[in-house]
Amino acid sequence: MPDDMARPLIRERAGGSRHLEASMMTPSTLLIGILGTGDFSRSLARRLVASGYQVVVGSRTPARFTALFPEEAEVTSQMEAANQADLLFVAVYPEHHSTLVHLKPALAGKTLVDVSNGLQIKQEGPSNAQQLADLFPESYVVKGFNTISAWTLQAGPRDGSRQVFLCSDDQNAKSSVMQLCRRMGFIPVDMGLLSSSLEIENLPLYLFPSWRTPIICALALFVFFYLYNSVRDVLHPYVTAKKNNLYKLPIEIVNITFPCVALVMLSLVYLPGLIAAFLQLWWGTKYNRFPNWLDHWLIQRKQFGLCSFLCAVLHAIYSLCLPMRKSARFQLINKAYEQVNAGHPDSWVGEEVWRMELYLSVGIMALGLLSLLAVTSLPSVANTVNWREFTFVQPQTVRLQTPPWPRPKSFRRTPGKVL
Ligand SMILES: NC(=O)C1=CN([C@@H]2O[C@H](COP(=O)(O)OP(=O)(O)OC[C@H]3O[C@@H](n4cnc5c(N)ncnc54)[C@H](OP(=O)(O)O)[C@@H]3O)[C@@H](O)[C@H]2O)C=CC1
Ligand SMILES: [Cu+2]
Repeated sequence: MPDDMARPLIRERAGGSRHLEASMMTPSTLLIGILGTGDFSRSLARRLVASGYQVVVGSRTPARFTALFPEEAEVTSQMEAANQADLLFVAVYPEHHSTLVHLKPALAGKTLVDVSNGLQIKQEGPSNAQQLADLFPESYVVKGFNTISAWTLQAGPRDGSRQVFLCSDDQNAKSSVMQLCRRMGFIPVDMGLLSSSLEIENLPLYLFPSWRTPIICALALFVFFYLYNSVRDVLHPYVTAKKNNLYKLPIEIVNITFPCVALVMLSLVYLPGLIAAFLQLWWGTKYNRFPNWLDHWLIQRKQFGLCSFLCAVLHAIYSLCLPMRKSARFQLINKAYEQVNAGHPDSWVGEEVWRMELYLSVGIMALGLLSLLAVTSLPSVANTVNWREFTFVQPQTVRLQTPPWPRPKSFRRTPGKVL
């Protein structure tokens, strides 16, 4: 049905709005430079070209890397790129920033975006961006894009990490990078002056920042309840009645421990809200700052809730698998009975029960983790679907601002243009 496919879903209205949209889609004539030809540079060049920018890449050995870049991007020497571009990304490791000093005159008055990351968390400056600013005092350094991986740049900002944290001492330079960010489909987050660059550089180095406390909490609760339940259901019957319940350790005790942890974690989701409300009533105002510990706790409620949910899911899976274990036990006991009947009093069943319990608990754990993975990957899958195809209102279009730079009819490269 080629005709059906060619027809637009929404018929255009007579008058203005289409004209506005068309004008915003025209590629900007701002020439963006990238220094370096590594992974980051290649992905960035692709993204910039796809967003309608002219791109010039500066390399020490341009001939070697031309084939790796999109046709629309020009790969040339570092000096040439520095001369031509209006705004430059420095996609070079910070150790090599100093090798760029010969470009100083060409970069004077231009915006440099430092995308570098540190190797370890630094508590004290100077940050890479501040060092770059010291190297190029006549350029305007903006820190940003370091939290975006080369992969995300290439794939387009469809998954979760759409925020780009930016900071700079120069407001104009920062806002031009913010505009560029928006055009590439990312969400710029203004982090203030260049002194925040240390914080931005540290960001990708924190592993699951708001998950640490909830996970430690869940693990500690698990250990506590596991020990408590083992003492109650295994040790106590053994001491008082010489009853051997050791077989309960891998599955049954784990299964009654999960709901205990889930319930306590769930209460930890609601508790900070209650404490906050109580504090506000006590103070008689909502304009006081909460103590730091409460602030952190409030922020981590989602993670506490998800940990609680995980425990509940594992409990459900364990409970569903229990009948499986019962039937296996029944078969084993049957075998033992047959063996004893046949005159083999030293039956091997005890060992077999242990092995079965072990296999079952490992299997169930794997099943739980797999289902958790499936649940957590759902949002990314949902994000890759282009919802805009299904909705009539296109919020992106409404929010787009007019192109930041004037678009002369014939494009001319003006060397050394100041933004
Ligand atoms: N890869 C990623 O996902 C991300 C990377 N970053 C940051 O981007 C920057 C670049 O990373 P990436 O592209 O992965 O690194 P690569 O090692 O892939 O590329 C670095 C590039 O730097 C250029 N370069 C310039 N001068 C030198 C020199 N003296 N010695 C060595 N290389 C030099 C080289 O290009 P040429 O030979 O053409 O001059 C080289 O291709 C880093 O600061 C990194 O922290 C930030 C976020 C994500
Ligand atoms: Cu239950």
